Amino acid sequence: MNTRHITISDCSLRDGNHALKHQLTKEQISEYCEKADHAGIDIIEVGHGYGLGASSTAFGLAKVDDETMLSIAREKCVNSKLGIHFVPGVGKHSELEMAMEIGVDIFRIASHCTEGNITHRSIEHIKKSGKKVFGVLIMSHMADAKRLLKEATGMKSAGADGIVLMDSAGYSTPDLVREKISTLVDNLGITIGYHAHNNLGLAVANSIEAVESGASMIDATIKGFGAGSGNTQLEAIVAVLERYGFLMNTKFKNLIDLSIYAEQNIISRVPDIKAINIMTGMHGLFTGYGTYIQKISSDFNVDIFELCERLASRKLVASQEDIILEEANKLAKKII
Ligand SMILES: C[C@H](O)CC(=O)C(=O)O
Repeated sequence: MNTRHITISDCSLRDGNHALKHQLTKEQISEYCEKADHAGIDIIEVGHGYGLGASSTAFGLAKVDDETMLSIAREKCVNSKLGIHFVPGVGKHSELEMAMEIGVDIFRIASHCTEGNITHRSIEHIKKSGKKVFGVLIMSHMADAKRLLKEATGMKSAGADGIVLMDSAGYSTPDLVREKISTLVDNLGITIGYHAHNNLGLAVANSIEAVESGASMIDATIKGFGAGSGNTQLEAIVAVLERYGFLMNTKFKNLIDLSIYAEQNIISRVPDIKAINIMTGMHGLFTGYGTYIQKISSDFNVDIFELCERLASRKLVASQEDIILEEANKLAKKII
């Protein structure tokens, strides 16, 4: 019998916002938060898909501004903690201040997996304000366990209460998850979380592997609703963890209404795994790039698999759409 407690962090209203091109409405945020709170979800993350302060022509304009989204969610999160995702440089310090004033409980400060030092100032500041703060390493497949530990150690020294690894490309397999999560668990002595994407159909399996390797916080979304082929399905991970005997504040049976509500009122397209999602996953490309790569390969009339290979060799990270254009153009002109 497992006696470990697993914290469920529901990012349907943040990662799911990618799937809606950041067009979540006030009503959807309010209704979902109320139901998720009743269902016993520990943390409800809310905001633009790319995080606080990201609403822009570059990242996509959100329907509802950050302050309004967070204020609505704050009112409905009675027992659940309210969380935000923040990438320094995408969002500004003043936006963190605004989130603190509204009463956000959980601050997740993120960077590309090799650039953890850019998060330190924000982590230190939030920690001093007495809030819970996590360091988040995005695109974690692009660094080995030793490098992730170095970045995570820096975040811990800055004051992080925990570290979350994001498999932003849905590239990882359970063996990789095991090695990376257990390295962090064995060496850091703070909460370790895991955030999966389902490009290779492994999000639930990888999340289970993360828990078995010592992670105690799992990100999940209702019906797997998120960027690209989506995330770890909340209902499925809770059902499996329950069967394994892990302790959680929510139960599968509490999620049935939430799942039906989201399917009928929020989810425009239940995520599936298209060939393009597998292609970006195999090549370790940010899962949110799938639709864009498909469009550009068609606009330039180039082979999509070859384009993905070129992008992988450029070690593309998030927010580098210009390189997709550049490589498609070169491929069309047969420039190596
Ligand atoms: C900004 C990204 O959408 C964060 C995330 O969920 C991921 O990298 O995965």
